[in-house]
Amino acid sequence: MAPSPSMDSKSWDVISFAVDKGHGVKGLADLGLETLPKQYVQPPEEQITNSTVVTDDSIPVIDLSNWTDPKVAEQICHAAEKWGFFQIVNHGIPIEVLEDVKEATRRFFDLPAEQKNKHSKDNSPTNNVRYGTSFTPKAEKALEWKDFLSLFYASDDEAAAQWPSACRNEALDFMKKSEFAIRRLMEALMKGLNVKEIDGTKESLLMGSKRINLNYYPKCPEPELTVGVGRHSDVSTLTILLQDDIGGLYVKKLDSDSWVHVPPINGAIVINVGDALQILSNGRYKSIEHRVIANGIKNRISVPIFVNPRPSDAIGPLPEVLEGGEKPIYKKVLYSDYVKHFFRKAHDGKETVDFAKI
Ligand SMILES: CC(C)(COP(=O)(O)OP(=O)(O)OC[C@H]1O[C@@H](n2cnc3c(N)ncnc32)[C@H](O)[C@@H]1OP(=O)(O)O)[C@@H](O)C(=O)NCCC(=O)NCCSC(=O)/C=C/c1ccc(O)c(O)c1
Ligand SMILES: O=C(O)CCC(=O)C(=O)O
Ligand SMILES: [Fe+2]
Repeated sequence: MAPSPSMDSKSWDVISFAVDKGHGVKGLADLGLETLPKQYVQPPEEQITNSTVVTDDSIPVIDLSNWTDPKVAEQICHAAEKWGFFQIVNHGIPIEVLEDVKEATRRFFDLPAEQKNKHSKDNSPTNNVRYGTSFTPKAEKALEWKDFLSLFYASDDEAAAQWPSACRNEALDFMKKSEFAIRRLMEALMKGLNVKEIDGTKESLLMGSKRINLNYYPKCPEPELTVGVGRHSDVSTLTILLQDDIGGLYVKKLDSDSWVHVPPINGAIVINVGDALQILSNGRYKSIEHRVIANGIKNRISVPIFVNPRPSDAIGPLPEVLEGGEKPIYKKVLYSDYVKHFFRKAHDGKETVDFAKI
């Protein structure tokens, strides 16, 4: 039966429509549903209205105009230790590049479902391009109100051949134009760990592979009952996140049960430490839980670049970090095993990193 706005989700197959046929939550939103389908209702403890949100504190905003100032490196390391999250301004990525990739994201998600679904796990000719909805629908008890296109970068030629033309050039440009900032951030962070030089081995561990996701969070009926993205930490070394001006990303404060909002700042980029860097730094830099609320009034987009080790790298605490006799708290794990473990289960806060705990 074709769905209509007044229908309740018992009388038609929401999963078949949104997940299997590729309409996504954008398809559900476009129907003008008045109630949230039950498949999206999160347990009360995951609904963000039931958490403590504090407004008297916020993640640092770091001005990168003067890269060479040692104080800037100190601010970066301090933010990575105490918050695991910060925003950067004057980072050198041109504003047009940011605007263009946001526009390209809207263009991709505005395509008809049949076109987007050519890139689904079942239909895509390559594993490097994946259109989907929620996070891992098969493993989730309740779905998340988000559609995504995930693009793993293998080479320019591969991207030219496989990435969807609606967003390919803009996504690639954002990845390339952020390289300088990523390297400077890594250099600062390595200085804080007593790593003098990023040689070939470190280069691979810190930034050997990249994935860019285009996230689309359409307007949602009864948004307080669901989430855009559930509590999780990223599996990357660093994530470079572009968000639009809607807001809705919340970050957990270290050693507390409170959450703080990440306010959109025009032209700024959000940076967060991922699990791989937490492991490499033996827990010095923190990969912090975060989540995104659903919005009842507006559509929202975000574009994270996940900077990662290579899948074939073994990750564990760096020798420089353990030099002074510090005890390793993580063992060496193959990065592709770590990522598979992450993708196999629903978002579950900080549980993934236990996979690497000694
Ligand atoms: C990721 C792996 C290990 C998967 O390999 P493979 O064994 O071929 O598994 P697969 O059959 O393609 O996928 C396994 C499951 O993971 C899920 N999955 C795979 N890729 C993705 C993706 N990009 N987005 C969401 N789920 C995915 C699927 O749901 C699969 O489950 P199912 O559909 O079979 O039930 C492989 O592709 C690889 O080595 N890739 C290179 C390294 C890499 O990409 N690392 C990830 C870096 S960080 C990163 O990608 C972060 C993503 C993310 C997304 C949404 C969030 O909300 C979020 O917080 C984070
Ligand atoms: O949309 C956002 O602001 C964050 C998304 C996110 O956490 C992710 O894709 O890993
Ligand atoms: Fe994330």
